[in-house]
Amino acid sequence: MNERKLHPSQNVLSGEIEVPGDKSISHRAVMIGSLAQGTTHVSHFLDGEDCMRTVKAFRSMGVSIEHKETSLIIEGKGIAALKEPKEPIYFGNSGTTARLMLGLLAGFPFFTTVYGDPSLSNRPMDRVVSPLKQMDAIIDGRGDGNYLPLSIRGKMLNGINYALPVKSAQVKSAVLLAGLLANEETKVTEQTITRNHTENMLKAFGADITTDGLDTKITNKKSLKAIDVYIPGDISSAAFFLVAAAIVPGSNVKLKNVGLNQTRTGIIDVLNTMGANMQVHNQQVSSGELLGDITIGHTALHSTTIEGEVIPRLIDEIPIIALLATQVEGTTIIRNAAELRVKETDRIAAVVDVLSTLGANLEATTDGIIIYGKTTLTGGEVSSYNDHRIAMMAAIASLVAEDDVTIDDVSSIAISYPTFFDDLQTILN
Ligand SMILES: O=C(O)C1=C[C@@H](OP(=O)(O)O)[C@@H](O)[C@H](O)C1
Ligand SMILES: C=C(OP(=O)(O)O)C(=O)O
Repeated sequence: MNERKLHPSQNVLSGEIEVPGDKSISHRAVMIGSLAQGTTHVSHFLDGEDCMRTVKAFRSMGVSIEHKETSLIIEGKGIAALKEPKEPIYFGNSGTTARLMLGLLAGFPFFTTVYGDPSLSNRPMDRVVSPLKQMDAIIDGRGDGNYLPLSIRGKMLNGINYALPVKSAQVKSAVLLAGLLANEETKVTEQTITRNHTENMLKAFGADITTDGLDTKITNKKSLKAIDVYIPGDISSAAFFLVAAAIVPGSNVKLKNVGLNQTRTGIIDVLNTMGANMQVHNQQVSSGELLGDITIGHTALHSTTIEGEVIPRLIDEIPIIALLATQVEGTTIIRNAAELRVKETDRIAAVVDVLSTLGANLEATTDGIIIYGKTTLTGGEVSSYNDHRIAMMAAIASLVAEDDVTIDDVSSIAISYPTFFDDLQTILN
């Protein structure tokens, strides 16, 4: 247990931060770089626990991946060079590793067993196993293949025409990655746009993939070509400081080189709707991904309703947005977000528990949260639920709380943002 007691802060937030690389893009760089021919150099890689699970998975299949701080050198020799791992592969807490790797392992010509920590072992895998089985994959495990541990007997897959029943980039990506290895075209159709980093990364490595509105088609191209990848800062990590600067009076913070892919910028839209004092500058494109700097200062904000197509564009930011909503005038309604119930923990229940313990006024609905602002946060002892995003939300809440906030265990923060407390310290003045 790594308990952390945070005292009420008298400080404003000012200065600059460059948040670590994007978690979703880091996973994809490792996966696709490992399949390509040649040397892929990855810079500004997120070496948090989740992305290191993906690195270790490919190392166990014979890929040489050198890791130094935030750089990777991946020596890809193509799919044919991958070897059957000798041991079961451990995915830890990482849903993205599990779901995307299932798509790949289903098409690799060998046998694997995969498992995860207690949280991951409770998260549904049928959403990827079911379309993969329709592609002829051989996967078995608990709950008819719905829960880790799973075993996969890889083989040549058939293409599929798949309409996604869940608004999930992980499911879309698993089917596309399986499609990369299949013997005919695969097409996925989304209900609404979800993050498109798999498509962008595959395109950058030369895959035969096209997107038209909600449809994406991929065909097996025998060889992908290694490239150099710079990973933009993770907007899901930047979100904690965007909200901190917005709610702590007197603050003004610049976040540099943050990923601004439109499939991820729902939090920017929400902050703008609430009346935030925020600007985006220095926009540029790197390895197919838009990035730029964001400056944000404190100002009085008002409530809003968050629903529909924006939800997948800010799904991981909902805990910190809920904290934001406790500090703005009016009632904020978040709906259509039932997916939160199957994340690292049930994030609807966790957010309501943590913030109400700290004195906020909010309630859970089946698919969201209603937050009645504006409330003064007191302080108290809260659980992180071993969920990195809940732990970081509670830490940011302490900046506006009147008393100490004690978080039972902050070790999960290393999943997505190992330097979170150091970075926070650099802007507390
Ligand atoms: O594809 C990805 O990298 C991710 C997709 C989202 O999950 P879902 O696809 O389950 O919505 C998100 O919550 C997760 O943190 C990362
Ligand atoms: C849900 C998350 O990740 P994953 O699904 O990869 O565990 C997250 O990072 O908030």
